[in-house]
Amino acid sequence: MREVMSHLDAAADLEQVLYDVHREIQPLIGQGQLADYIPALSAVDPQQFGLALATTSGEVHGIGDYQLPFSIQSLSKVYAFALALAADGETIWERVGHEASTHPFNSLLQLEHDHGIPRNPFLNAGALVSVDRLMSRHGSAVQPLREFLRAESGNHNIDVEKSVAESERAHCDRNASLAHLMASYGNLDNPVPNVLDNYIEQCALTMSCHDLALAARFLVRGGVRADGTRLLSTDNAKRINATMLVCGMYDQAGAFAFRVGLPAKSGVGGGVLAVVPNRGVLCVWSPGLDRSGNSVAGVAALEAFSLATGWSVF
Ligand SMILES: NC(=O)CC[C@H](N)C(=O)O
Repeated sequence: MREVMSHLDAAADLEQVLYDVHREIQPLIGQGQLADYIPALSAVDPQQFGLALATTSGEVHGIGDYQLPFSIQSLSKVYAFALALAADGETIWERVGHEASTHPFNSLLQLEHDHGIPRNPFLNAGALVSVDRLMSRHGSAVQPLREFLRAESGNHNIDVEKSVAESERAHCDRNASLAHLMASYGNLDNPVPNVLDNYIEQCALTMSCHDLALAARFLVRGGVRADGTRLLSTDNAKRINATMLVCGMYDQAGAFAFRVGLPAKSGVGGGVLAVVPNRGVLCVWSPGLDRSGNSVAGVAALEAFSLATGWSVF
């Protein structure tokens, strides 16, 4: 394994690994279920697969549909939380925790038990906190988030897919319940309908693996943005990575750490972001999901990549 690792900085070797990974997981593409609780997401072709690696220096290697935009859904939670943490600093931890949850990402049970303080920023309730904090600072959450994603990826066409937002808006009773419950505990400052609207729009942003991986490089650059300015302190960048490791794959976080061993975050559009410290960010996409809402082929690809390269935090 060490030997493989030491040779891997050569671009040609990385391309070969991506090619081998794609071939290896081919039988899994199309397996799993589409996220039909948001009808627009169930209209997507399940046979799609893309994998990109953006290195710390900004080179991008990719395979398959890695330049095709898809619905980022909960991947948005990583970037939105980073912006909220950058704005609020330590005080944000009074409103949201950093503990794992064994409950599904949209569960109400734990939230009631914890008096309206979500366990972590990657559950839907936790993401509503980030949205609320950004709205209090900027009047909008989705706008500063979109600006950030455009700047970090260099793609100024990144935008909200209105049909996906409409589709989620028509089926958002559960997220509305989460928001109202938090509001009843005083953990939202802005009106619930506005918070929900911003949340739904940020989930409906459409991006490719290429752009998502580029835009998350601040997590492997100790909090430093693409233009060299600092978004987060090194400590806070580390804390986001740690929170991803423990909470990013929901109730499968333990299984994912066992199989892959990288901080990661999934979304029900089928995307998974994974951070490889000091090396780069991987983003994989394939729409078929397992029962926890994680991409079946995506997780398998990250496992195959990590086994082939030895890249992991362990
Ligand atoms: N895990 C996810 O990607 C969930 C995001 C989705 N928009 C929801 O609120 O249910």
